[in-house]
Amino acid sequence: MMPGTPATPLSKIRRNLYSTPGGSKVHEEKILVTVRLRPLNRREQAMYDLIAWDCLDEHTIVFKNPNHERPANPYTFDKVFGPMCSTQKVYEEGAKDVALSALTGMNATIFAYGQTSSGKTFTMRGITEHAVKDIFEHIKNTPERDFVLKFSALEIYNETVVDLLKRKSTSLRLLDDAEKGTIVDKTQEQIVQDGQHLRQLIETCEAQRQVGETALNDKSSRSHQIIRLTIESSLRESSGSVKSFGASLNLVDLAGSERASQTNADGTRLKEGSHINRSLLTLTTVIRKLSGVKRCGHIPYRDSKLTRILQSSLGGNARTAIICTISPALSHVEQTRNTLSFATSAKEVTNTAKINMKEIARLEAEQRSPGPSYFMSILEEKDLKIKQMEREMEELKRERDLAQSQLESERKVKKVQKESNQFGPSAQVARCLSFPGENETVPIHSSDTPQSQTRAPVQRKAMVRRSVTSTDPSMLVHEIRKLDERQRQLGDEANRALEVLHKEVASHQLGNKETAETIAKLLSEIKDIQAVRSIADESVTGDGANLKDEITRWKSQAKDIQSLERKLENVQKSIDQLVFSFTNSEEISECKTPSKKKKILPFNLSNSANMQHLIRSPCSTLTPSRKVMEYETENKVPENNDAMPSDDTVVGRCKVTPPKSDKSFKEGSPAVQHSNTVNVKKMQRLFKNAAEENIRSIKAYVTELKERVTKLSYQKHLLLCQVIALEEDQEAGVDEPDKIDESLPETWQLTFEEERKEIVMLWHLCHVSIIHRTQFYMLFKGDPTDQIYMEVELRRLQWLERHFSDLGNASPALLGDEPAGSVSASIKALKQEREYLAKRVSSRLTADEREMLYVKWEIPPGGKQRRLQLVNKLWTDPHNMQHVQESAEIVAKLVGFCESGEHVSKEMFELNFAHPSDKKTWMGWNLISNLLNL
Ligand SMILES: Nc1ncnc2c1ncn2[C@@H]1O[C@H](COP(=O)(O)OP(=O)(O)OP(=O)(O)O)[C@@H](O)[C@H]1O
Repeated sequence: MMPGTPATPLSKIRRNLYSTPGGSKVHEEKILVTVRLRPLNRREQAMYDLIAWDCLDEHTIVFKNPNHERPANPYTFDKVFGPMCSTQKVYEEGAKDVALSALTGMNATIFAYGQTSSGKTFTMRGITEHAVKDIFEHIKNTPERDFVLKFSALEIYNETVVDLLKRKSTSLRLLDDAEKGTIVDKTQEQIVQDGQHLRQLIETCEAQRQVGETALNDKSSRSHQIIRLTIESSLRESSGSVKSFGASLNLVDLAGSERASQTNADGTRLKEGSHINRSLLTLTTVIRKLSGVKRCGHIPYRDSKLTRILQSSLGGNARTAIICTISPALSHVEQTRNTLSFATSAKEVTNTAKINMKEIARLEAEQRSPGPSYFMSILEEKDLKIKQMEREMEELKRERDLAQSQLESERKVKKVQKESNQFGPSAQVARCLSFPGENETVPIHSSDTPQSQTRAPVQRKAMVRRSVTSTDPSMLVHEIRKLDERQRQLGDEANRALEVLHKEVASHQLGNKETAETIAKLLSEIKDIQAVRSIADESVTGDGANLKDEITRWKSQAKDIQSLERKLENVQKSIDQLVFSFTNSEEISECKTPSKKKKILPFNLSNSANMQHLIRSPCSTLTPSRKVMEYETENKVPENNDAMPSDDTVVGRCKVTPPKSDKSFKEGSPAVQHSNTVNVKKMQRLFKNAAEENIRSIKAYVTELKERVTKLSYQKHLLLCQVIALEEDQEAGVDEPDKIDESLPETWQLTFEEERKEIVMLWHLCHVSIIHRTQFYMLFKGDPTDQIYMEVELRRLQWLERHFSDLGNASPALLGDEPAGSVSASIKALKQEREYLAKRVSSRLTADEREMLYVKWEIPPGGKQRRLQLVNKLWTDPHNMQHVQESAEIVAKLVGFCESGEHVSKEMFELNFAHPSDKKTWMGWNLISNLLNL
């Protein structure tokens, strides 16, 4: 049994037919698709071919299964014409309506599509004849209009366009016109006098057309023929204002759609076949693409002459009817199936025809003598207006409801504020989001009275919860502003540091050519940072801005922050390069002496102090205080600063050090030369050491700036989470705090488990630091007071996941080896963190513990980098909570974190980042001369 194409119920084929002439200005409708089944021809009869198709009704055709197996699926179309059906009926029901649209100013196209000998030419001749008759009939019956009818005819043969009106036509070029689309250059057009004249012209063209004999058709049309009637009409002067239409009617008789092999083609026929098929293949592709559920992607109109010329008829400004002709013979069943499949696609294509008015005076003209279409259009306009007003009313209602719910939630917030007196939600928000030290009015646990301590967990939970869900918008605006200020400060500090670096290095002419280049690069980066900052400055709105404006502005600034981060990253790279160039110059000079020198600048990544800076996933929880200590050690200014010689003296000495003016040196006395060489070397080393000191200092400083920018950006993310929550709650009018209080603790444990699973999954998807995961996992075990931490963590992770997905337009987990932007930064940071932890395996675990773990985690004995292999396996299976638990235990051991919360307290998860002023800020560049200790 052969499979059939599933039928489309007729009810699903949306048709929008309308009587001719008239209709609305823009008309969206599907292509009218009909099928005509011809009788068996003599050849087929002679071969005792069987009839393979049955017309079930006026719309349905089905394959008659000769083996009487399972019935095949029927095909449904706008109309199916059986073998006994007259061409007149085919015209009336399958072409007339579309064809006569051209009289009302709409482009129209009638196609005949089918395999050779299926009856295309036979059908199109009849259609053309009837259409011509009707057109002239209409002209005769419409005396108030002037009609101009022009005739032209083209043939596409072997992908060459020729003019059928010219006896010896050369190939015509296709040109693109902005208004008309593709036009055929220099086509001859004849003004048609009357019906008789038109028939003559058609005959002339038919005679000109490429016809040949194929195995299936003695007079097979070997080309695509397009007869084009251009109809222009205008109202006569006596009727007042002028209304002018212009439209074309294309009558297209395509060449046979069969495969070349089926026509026993060789030589010329084969060449024709390939060209014919190119046009038909493109036509099929175009139709298939246009019929897709979503009409998107590239439609290859330009791939063939046929589709270029008929572009507007295929999904464009035209009404189109396709008559698919088929043979009933069983021997042609495959071709017939192909044709029906094409027809099935074609019926899904939608065109948007419009009346091509040359002068828009229609309304005035029709107002004087209004016809039915005038009233129709007035009604349509009214309908539109009513719909618009309904929409506006809906919008107003929505706004009113929103305002009411906002008012309601404001009232509730005020009520809660009164009740909890000292712990107002605004204060809580400030505490949640701000740097310690800024909100001294907010008491911290240690200062609570015993009474308040017993009350504290519940109150605190409710308040923190409220801070996330029911916040005064003006408070959030204030917080956003504060974060902006931090961003600006960071920008300023970065600039200051870099400018001084530039001046200092330039004035002392340190380093070689690469150094100079690096400095130049740094300078341009400074400019970039300034540019970023000035953009941010420009976008700051006035104090009166509302929350929505702030959010919009902040969202637009997200790029600035990223950009600032990138700049700082570049600056760090440049500094590394600078350090490298110093090291190189040092090595070169050292090479001259046989003694082996150790490398001086320990800035490589394996340096454990610097390693700390690299663990900087947004969720990194390395405590600022620890880092500050490291920076302090690194940036320590030499204690004997005060005892150093004054600038002038040293600079003076520096200036005299290069012995250019020293005559004895020039003369090259060996003794003097030796002593000077020693001095120069010593001086060089001192310079270098001093420069290193400063570069080390600025490097650490830039690293810190980067961290601060990252945290700043993270704080903003959290703020956004709060804003989203606020908006959601306002929209829903949910009284969250009360609901939560009531629901606890019965449902909390369940919720906790669920949330924890989700958090673990999101950690995995967002490549969050495994130290952070461990600390969080170990600290929050389901205590009711953990609720807020869980929710904040969940919200921030959800935000991050969405953000990553937006960046890569895919889930971060799916980004694979080529992740984008911050996803890649997180993956990199995680990788570095695993390397860092691997190094701690030996020192933190005993040999026995290690061996046990290797066995348990299936690390092969004698394998390379077993420690790293082990760490790489940790936190990799978010679905397995046992795995999660065990991973957490190992990481906790490696970082020296135990459940009691050594180094870590729950409060740190509230994002209380240290205030910049608490941190070691860059104390300014130490003049190299100050650091010289001669
Ligand atoms: N519906 C029909 N009723 C009677 N005869 C028909 C019908 N359709 C086609 N024929 C006859 O079948 C023969 C082939 O028809 P026609 O030339 O129109 O086929 P075609 O599809 O144009 O083929 P080609 O692609 O090779 O040009 C002609 O002799 C024609 O008269």
